[in-house]
Amino acid sequence: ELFSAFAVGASIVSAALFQAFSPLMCQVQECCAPGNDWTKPNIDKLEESFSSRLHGQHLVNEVVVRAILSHHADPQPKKALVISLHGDTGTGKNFVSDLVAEAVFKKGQKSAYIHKFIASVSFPHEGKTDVYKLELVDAIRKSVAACERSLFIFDEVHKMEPGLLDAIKPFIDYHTEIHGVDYRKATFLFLSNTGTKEILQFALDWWATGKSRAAISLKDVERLVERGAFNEKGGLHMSELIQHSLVDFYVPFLPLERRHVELCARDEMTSRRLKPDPAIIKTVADDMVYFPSDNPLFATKGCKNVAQKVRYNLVNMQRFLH
Ligand SMILES: Nc1ncnc2c1ncn2[C@@H]1O[C@H](COP(=O)(O)OP(=O)(O)OP(=O)(O)O)[C@@H](O)[C@H]1O
Repeated sequence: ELFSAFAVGASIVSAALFQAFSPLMCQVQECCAPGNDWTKPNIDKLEESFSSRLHGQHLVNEVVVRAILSHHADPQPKKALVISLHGDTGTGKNFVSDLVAEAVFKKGQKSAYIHKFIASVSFPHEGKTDVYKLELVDAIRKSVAACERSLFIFDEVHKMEPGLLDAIKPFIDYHTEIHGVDYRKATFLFLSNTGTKEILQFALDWWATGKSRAAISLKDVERLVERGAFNEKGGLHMSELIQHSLVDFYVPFLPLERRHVELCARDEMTSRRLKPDPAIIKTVADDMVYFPSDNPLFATKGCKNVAQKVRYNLVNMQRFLH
């Protein structure tokens, strides 16, 4: 009895201490108290990183930056923000989720309030969907209870069992709260390759008209992507999230051209504090494969592997110089 009285007393004292010192703690350690700047978007950083580091994706730039800023600026959003990113490999979907994480959370990708689920790693076994659903619901509930501004990133959505994502529908619906937790300030990013066929065909047709890439508007492609996400096999296939219009934005990633690959190669050098070397940039761009074969416009792997190719060429050049 003495022990339990002591335990109760200790927990009251520690709660009081936490209350008293939490503003101080928040100065040195990540926390999510209102008014803190650990989970407040750095607007300049968000705008700057999207406009200078993300290449060839003007639609993404427009939609994602505005969506994040307006959701965070709203003290009482009506629902959680849900953005579905679609496109071919290496066009920047993961890169964009990294840029968001870095600009919204002071600790960037190391924030305790960011959770990334990669289908092939987090949900690898077919037939275990029911278990995964429970785990997913639990992880989201815990994170949002700790921080309303939690960010959830789902990569490889096309590899998820259809139905798995429906488990999170209540969290992104228009509910004020569920069992005392309000999910409406959270953000969900879905990354997938569905809709790629439609985006590629659209980009080729657009190119054939001779109009500039920058003139493509979201309206031109958004519906195509939404239809692809709903009809193709994968996590959003026939999903309730789409049927109930709970996805706020479908964002298409356009295929990258040679000039974008060159910019990625340039960035890789500047990020290493090196002066961009035109010869290396050309070698890397020459080394990529472009399609369609009769009119090689787009890089088959986007900017994927560009960093490795730049590194390889730098090492080779140093060897040659010594
Ligand atoms: N549009 C882009 N602008 C600048 N860099 C890019 C872009 N797309 C890709 N990159 C570079 O290529 C790397 C790989 O791209 P990323 O992982 O974002 O591709 P992805 O679209 O997520 O592909 P996957 O579908 O295979 O997962 C990024 O880390 C980034 O350095």
